[in-house]
Amino acid sequence: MTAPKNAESDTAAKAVQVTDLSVDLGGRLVLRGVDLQIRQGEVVAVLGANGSGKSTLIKTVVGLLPAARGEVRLFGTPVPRFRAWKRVGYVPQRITAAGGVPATVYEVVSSGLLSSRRLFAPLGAARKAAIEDALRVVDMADRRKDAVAELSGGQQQRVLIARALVSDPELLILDEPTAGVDLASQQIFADAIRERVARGTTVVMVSHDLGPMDALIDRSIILRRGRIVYDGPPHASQTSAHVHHSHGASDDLGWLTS
Ligand SMILES: Nc1ncnc2c1ncn2[C@@H]1O[C@H](COP(=O)(O)OP(=O)(O)OP(=O)(O)O)[C@@H](O)[C@H]1O
Repeated sequence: MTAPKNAESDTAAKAVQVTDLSVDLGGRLVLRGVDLQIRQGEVVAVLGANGSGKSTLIKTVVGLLPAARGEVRLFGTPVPRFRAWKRVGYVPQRITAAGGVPATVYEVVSSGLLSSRRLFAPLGAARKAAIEDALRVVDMADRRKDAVAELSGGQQQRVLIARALVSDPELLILDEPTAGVDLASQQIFADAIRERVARGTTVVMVSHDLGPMDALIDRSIILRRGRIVYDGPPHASQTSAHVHHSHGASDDLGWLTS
């Protein structure tokens, strides 16, 4: 029987599989019947107005929110049973690394290599080299001893990006990685992503303003009111007004308060 084998390898070739996903937040369906398949090596932008459900989708994909209906699989494994988190790098929407905890740049980046089981294991040479590489890629090597809380927003974001890159994940999931980030940092970030994409890394990125990342995108998803309303090649709409913060928000608010 070859069919099940083929089906299985096909499933494994998908970095992300979202099937009929609905997510309920505070009694409100924020995602409704979302289907999405992302093949390994694809670079996908998730676009949509404020409140359309982009962050909710990303958080559910990385297992931070439960599905009310449907399922998410990472590399073929349902997220509740997925354990290979080393294969996934995640940059959250807002900085959580600083959060009052006095951590240095080096500490935050190195935390990207530590699974809970190995928290107290000393860093080997390979791990140290990986940290140096990630620091270099985001141009923060000379700030390694600085407290993250003392950095600018853009620099903090670079640290989080380095933290996501340090384990050299096969799948990078980025929630507005360059929001509020200066253009120089955006460029550094785009170069870092380009390097990973050339090596086959899958990227899923939420963004209001793709900036220098624009050229890397090979597919856009547009969410509206918790549903996918466009899934295809990037086109003019990704930079048009309706995916930006200001426009469309009141429309979505109307739905939320109804
Ligand atoms: N914990 C929660 N309880 C109830 N509703 C929530 C909760 N978190 C988010 N929401 C609502 O769900 C909707 C989708 O939020 P989400 O953050 O996924 O949107 P988004 O597209 O990422 O928006 P933004 O562009 O502003 O980041 C929003 O309208 C938000 O107000």
